Amino acid sequence: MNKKSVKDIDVKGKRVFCRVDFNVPMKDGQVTDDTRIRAALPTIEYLQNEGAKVILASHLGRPKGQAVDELRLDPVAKRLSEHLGVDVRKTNEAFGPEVEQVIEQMSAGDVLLLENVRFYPGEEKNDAELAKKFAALADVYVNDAFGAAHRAHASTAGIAEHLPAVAGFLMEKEIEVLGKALSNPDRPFTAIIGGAKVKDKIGVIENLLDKVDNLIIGGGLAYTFVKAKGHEVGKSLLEEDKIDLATQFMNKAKEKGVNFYMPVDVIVADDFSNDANTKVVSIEEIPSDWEALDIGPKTAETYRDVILNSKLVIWNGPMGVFELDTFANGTKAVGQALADATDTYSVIGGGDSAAAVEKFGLADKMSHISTGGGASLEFMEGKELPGVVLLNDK
Ligand SMILES: Nc1ncnc2c1ncn2[C@@H]1O[C@H](COP(=O)(O)OP(=O)(O)OP(=O)(O)O)[C@@H](O)[C@H]1O
Ligand SMILES: O=C(O)[C@H](O)COP(=O)(O)O
Repeated sequence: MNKKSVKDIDVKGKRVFCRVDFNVPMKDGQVTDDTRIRAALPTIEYLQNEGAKVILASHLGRPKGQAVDELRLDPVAKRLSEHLGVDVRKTNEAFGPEVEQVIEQMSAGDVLLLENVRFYPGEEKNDAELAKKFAALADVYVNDAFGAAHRAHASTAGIAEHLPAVAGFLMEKEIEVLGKALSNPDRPFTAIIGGAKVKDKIGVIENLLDKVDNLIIGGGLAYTFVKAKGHEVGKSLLEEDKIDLATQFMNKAKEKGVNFYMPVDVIVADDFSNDANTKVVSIEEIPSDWEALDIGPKTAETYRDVILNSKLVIWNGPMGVFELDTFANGTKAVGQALADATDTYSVIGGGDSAAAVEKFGLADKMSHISTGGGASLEFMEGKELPGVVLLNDK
């Protein structure tokens, strides 16, 4: 990456405003998955060891510019304290006199977590005044919030205009891994695109078609392709207005010599539930009143072979409704193939695919699991990320 990182500047004794993505799942006031907190530890610990005063900022949820008690960051501060083995202070505001006073009392190596930055309407508007208020708290800005790097907000973008601005280690790693995959991939390079909607993946498919050797399609979005091939899809997910686009993608794959894989068999169900009646059918035989909720065993086997013969695989989006055990096998099979492909560099593009490998206990077998859902998707679309663009060049 051609952006400066924390290693390129002196942070000793400095007040460092470090934007992290602590937008973690919570239930009953408890953090239920702390992956994103753990992923930020290397940067935080580095800053502590270098003698910086570490001022952390994050959003949590979508409070729409006002304080929402359930979205306060206190449980996150608690979990972070446990990981760091030190007491992380937490303020009830993200700027202002109370915060300034706390920062004044900080010693080198202390860690402070500000309140949810989305409690202020200016955050998501990238308001210049709010960005200045954040900047006034610190001497240096570090952005380690890859998961929020696709958002041009006051704490992810605007603030970088007012302070020396560098990337944290997580940001650097994410950009490096995903960037290398897109610019200089080991081959054969395979992309596996699943999830619910074609609409959400158009940009990714378009961009990847120029780069990959194999494109594998699964999940709910596959049925628009099945329909484009001229087959009936019953009650399966279908985006009528994207059928032509699906055809274009398949034609483009052919023109470019990209091997295009879509399901040949599927699991259909008479109900969207674990207790539904199910059967395996070929894609030519989806019954009109059933819906396809997972890829079938033949498809999973083919996908496995492609994965095992790839040097690099990027995976975004589940193959079926993996949240329901009855329809989890296809997603699990893809995860297992990636785990078994020890010569293959596997990149999981965040969001639901990351949740899936976690659920199946395969997470530690993946080469890289992105902490960004939307951010990794936009990166894979080839878009510039506002949270990265404004960081200082090397
Ligand atoms: N055949 C299917 N029918 C209906 N829903 C499906 C099917 N296959 C997958 N899904 C659903 O798609 C959802 C995931 O879609 P989404 O597009 O959000 O995935 P994603 O790209 O991994 O998400 P993110 O944007 O968080 O990275 C899952 O909840 C899953 O149950
Ligand atoms: O969870 C995410 O993808 C990031 O934290 C960004 O959250 P947002 O979609 O609410 O901006």
